[in-house]
Amino acid sequence: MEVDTPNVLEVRNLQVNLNTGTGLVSLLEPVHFQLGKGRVFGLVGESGSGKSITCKAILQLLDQRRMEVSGSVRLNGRELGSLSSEEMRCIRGKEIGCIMQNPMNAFTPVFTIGAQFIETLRTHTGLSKRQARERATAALADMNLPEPGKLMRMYPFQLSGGMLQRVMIAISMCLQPALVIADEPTTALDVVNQLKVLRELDRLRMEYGTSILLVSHDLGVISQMADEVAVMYKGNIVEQAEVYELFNNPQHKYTRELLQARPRSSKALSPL
Ligand SMILES: Nc1ncnc2c1ncn2[C@@H]1O[C@H](COP(=O)(O)OP(=O)(O)OP(=O)(O)O)[C@@H](O)[C@H]1O
Repeated sequence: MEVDTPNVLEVRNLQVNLNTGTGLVSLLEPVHFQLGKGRVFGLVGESGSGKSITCKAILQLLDQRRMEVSGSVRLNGRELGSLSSEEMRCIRGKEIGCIMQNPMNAFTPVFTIGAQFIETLRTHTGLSKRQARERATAALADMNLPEPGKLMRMYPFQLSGGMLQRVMIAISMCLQPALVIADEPTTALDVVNQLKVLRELDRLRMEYGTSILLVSHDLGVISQMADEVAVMYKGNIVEQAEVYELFNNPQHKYTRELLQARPRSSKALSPL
């Protein structure tokens, strides 16, 4: 018997307008997509096409005084638009993990990695300080980060971007959110660290069934990671398909241009 599994994320008619003071400018035309459990949905497109605006609208992180957001975002069937900002704060982190392009922004510079990891775990779980410390140290070790005990005592500026990204993934491993939004998680990294971060993201999906919304302008990254892809252009999704379909049989002119503009090294669909 086929079991009807609801989508983890359902985005319907999500639209964003910027209020300029003299009128409204559309930043995101109504977009629709959905994401099943353990699936990776790639958002691809050139700079300024609306990928980050889409993520921030889902997370309700846009400045409400300047941006008008409409449409529906459902997480496991629950409408996020009707939640209070306090409820949304709980959802971010616990139910939706965020991994952003510049991981330094996700950490407070004056507290150690350990203090911030423990605080995050304790905010979202009933763990004692000691239990949270043990969980955090184990998660860092699991992320193949060297000397996790020492790392817990270090400050964010003492870690590389790739290490900070893996700390963010370690936090998600502990909290096991239903959805992780990863906005250009590897853009600022060298090739070796890119691969490590992508591997760990993939493990998050495989081991915990986490669904991942993966934003990248890099088609190589998308081809390795995503099950389904939406191509964004000027605030619209112009094409959406399963990853092999999109790469082998692109329908939209812009998608074909994007594929042709790929550097040669990312043309091969290399497995992780
Ligand atoms: N805070 C903001 N205020 C005004 N306009 C903004 C703001 N953030 C983004 N925009 C505009 O919204 C549009 C979409 O931007 P967005 O950041 O979503 O692009 P993107 O596809 O994520 O690009 P990138 O890959 O460079 O991050 C752009 O025209 C951008 O200038």
